[in-house]
Amino acid sequence: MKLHVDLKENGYDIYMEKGILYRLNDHIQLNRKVMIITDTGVPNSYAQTVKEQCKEGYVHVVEAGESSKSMEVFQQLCEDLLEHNFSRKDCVIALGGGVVGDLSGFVAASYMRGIDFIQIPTTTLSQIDSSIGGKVAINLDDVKNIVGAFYQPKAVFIDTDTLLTLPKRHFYNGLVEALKAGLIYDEKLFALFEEEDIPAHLEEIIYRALCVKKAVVETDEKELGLRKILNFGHTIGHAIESYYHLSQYLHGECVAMGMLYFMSEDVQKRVLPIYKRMHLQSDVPYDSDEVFEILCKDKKASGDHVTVVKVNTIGKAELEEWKLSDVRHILKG
Ligand SMILES: NC(=O)c1ccc[n+]([C@@H]2O[C@H](COP(=O)([O-])OP(=O)(O)OC[C@H]3O[C@@H](n4cnc5c(N)ncnc54)[C@H](O)[C@@H]3O)[C@@H](O)[C@H]2O)c1
Ligand SMILES: O=C(O)C(=O)C[C@@H](O)[C@H](O)[C@H](O)COP(=O)(O)O
Ligand SMILES: [Zn+2]
Repeated sequence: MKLHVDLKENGYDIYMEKGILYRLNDHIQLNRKVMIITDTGVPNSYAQTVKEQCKEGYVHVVEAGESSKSMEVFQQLCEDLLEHNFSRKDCVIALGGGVVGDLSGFVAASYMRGIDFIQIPTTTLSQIDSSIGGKVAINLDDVKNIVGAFYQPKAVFIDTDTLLTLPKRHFYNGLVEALKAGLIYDEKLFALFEEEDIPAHLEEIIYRALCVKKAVVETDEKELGLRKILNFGHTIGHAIESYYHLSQYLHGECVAMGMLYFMSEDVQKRVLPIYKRMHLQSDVPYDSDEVFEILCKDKKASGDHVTVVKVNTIGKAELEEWKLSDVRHILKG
């Protein structure tokens, strides 16, 4: 299956096919220097499979986890490209989850002011969400994605067979972004989460979530308006993630908690049983003043206002301007 992300400039194809990891050469030119960036949790055999298809492939392995989305690791990667004399004709491949994707994309966007970048996502989260749309970033002082760029990949290769090795916690963590996509844009996608066996619908869930993201990004690539709906649950979600120093709860888990604050009671009644089946928590303890302080750095905040995303009807998101003091109010419960 192939989808095309149709952008004014920098459009690209998303290939979704079992085993495509072994057939990259059929679709892209690997007859050049290629830096394959992956992490310690991604099975090494995936990187070797990609390397074997490159004329001159290098593998750079970073530590697994959010801490690798840092200035320090960013610098190490740029230095590695420089040491190997990478030129503007060469390319970077992100092989892994959203951490590797966000980090590698920012490296590719910055090195020589931009070299080719290819996404090979291997987690549910990266196959559903982070590998497309071109948001690339690192964190600074526990503030999420605060230094980054919009930088679209040249192609995205989704091999759902790679998910067979993904731990269960990460599997459900990633599915939260698809549940989000259903809540904001696609009622039928949401309904798949109400089925008895969620994993049985995995391929359709990924496909439909990709279609939501594609449609939104095609309309508003740089998040001037509509794209803000993809941030549903993230204002409080990111703040909880940061409050726990980006190490205790995963991104999707925090987004799941964040979304609950911005949906109607009726919607919540349908969402909570789904969370239970996905082994997600609906809240965790935190100091609301500290979370509020972090939240004020949200990219959708300006002055004393913030744009929030609300879901009162499944499949339909609404953008509202709130005073930051109103967000403080709901955090206090
Ligand atoms: N750019 C975007 O649009 C966007 C969208 C959503 C989330 N994000 C970002 O993505 C990040 C989260 O991504 P994630 O959930 O993929 O986390 P992750 O990249 O940390 O990957 C999760 C874990 O799975 C391991 N792993 C990856 N592939 C595997 C495989 N096939 N088999 C076994 N283990 C595997 C990794 O080593 C890691 O330990 C966050 O930093 C979040 O902010 C970005
Ligand atoms: O692609 C988007 O746009 C999103 O908002 C997708 C989110 O799931 C993702 O977590 C994104 O990285 C958050 O963006 P940010 O601008 O709040 O850092
Ligand atoms: Zn997200």
